[in-house]
Amino acid sequence: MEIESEMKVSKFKRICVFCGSSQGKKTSYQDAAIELGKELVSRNIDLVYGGGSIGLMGLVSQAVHDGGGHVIGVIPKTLMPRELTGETVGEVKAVADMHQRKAEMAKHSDAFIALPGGYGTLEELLEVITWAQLGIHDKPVGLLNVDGYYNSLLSFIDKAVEEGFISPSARHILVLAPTAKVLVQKLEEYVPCHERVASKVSWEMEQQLGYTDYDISR
Ligand SMILES: C/C(=C\CNc1ncnc2c1ncn2[C@@H]1O[C@H](COP(=O)(O)O)[C@@H](O)[C@H]1O)CO
Repeated sequence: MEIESEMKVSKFKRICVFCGSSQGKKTSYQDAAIELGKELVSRNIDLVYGGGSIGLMGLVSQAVHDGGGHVIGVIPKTLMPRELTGETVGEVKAVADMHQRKAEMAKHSDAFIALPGGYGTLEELLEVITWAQLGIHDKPVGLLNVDGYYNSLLSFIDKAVEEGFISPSARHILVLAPTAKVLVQKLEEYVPCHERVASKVSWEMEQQLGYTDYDISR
């Protein structure tokens, strides 16, 4: 009989978590953040997040740190004072601004997960979905729909598909689950199947070349 070892093997080295800088009103949101942190530790996956110790961000990072996992907080210099976002456990990467923070978080991660959150979380989540749709990356994007928190967002996305603003294949960029265990397993098995506007190679080329002023009158 084969004995399952404690540490599961993952294809991900690092996962980026987007989540509330507040804790939310239900304890289920807080429990989900801690459970996700433990799940990452059990699979030996490092956490990349926005830094600090406030809200669900603090809970998930503390859970990874307490479990012996590696935490990388990517934090803009403006948000670094402890009074603003609290202490970051683990490694801190200081960046110039919010734009650079998102680019760094994306670059250093193999997948993304959104827990419940507000504007910041939504913006980060929608951006990585948009980048996947364009073909900038092909990393899996997961949504932890704790207690149906994101049901109305998901209904809106369905409406956008129905009305012809999101293609049915792009609807499947977002991987959904109600618990961390199920979600991480689904992300491990995820195979991108949506059409991409341009290849990843073209985007990497664009980045290497930097911004160019094109004369559109020619
Ligand atoms: C808005 C408030 C404090 C802002 N402090 C933040 N500290 C660290 N990271 C932040 C902060 N605000 C936004 N972020 C990023 O967006 C996500 C959380 O935003 P949300 O609006 O709370 O969902 C998170 O993933 C961070 O990367 C005062 O409460």
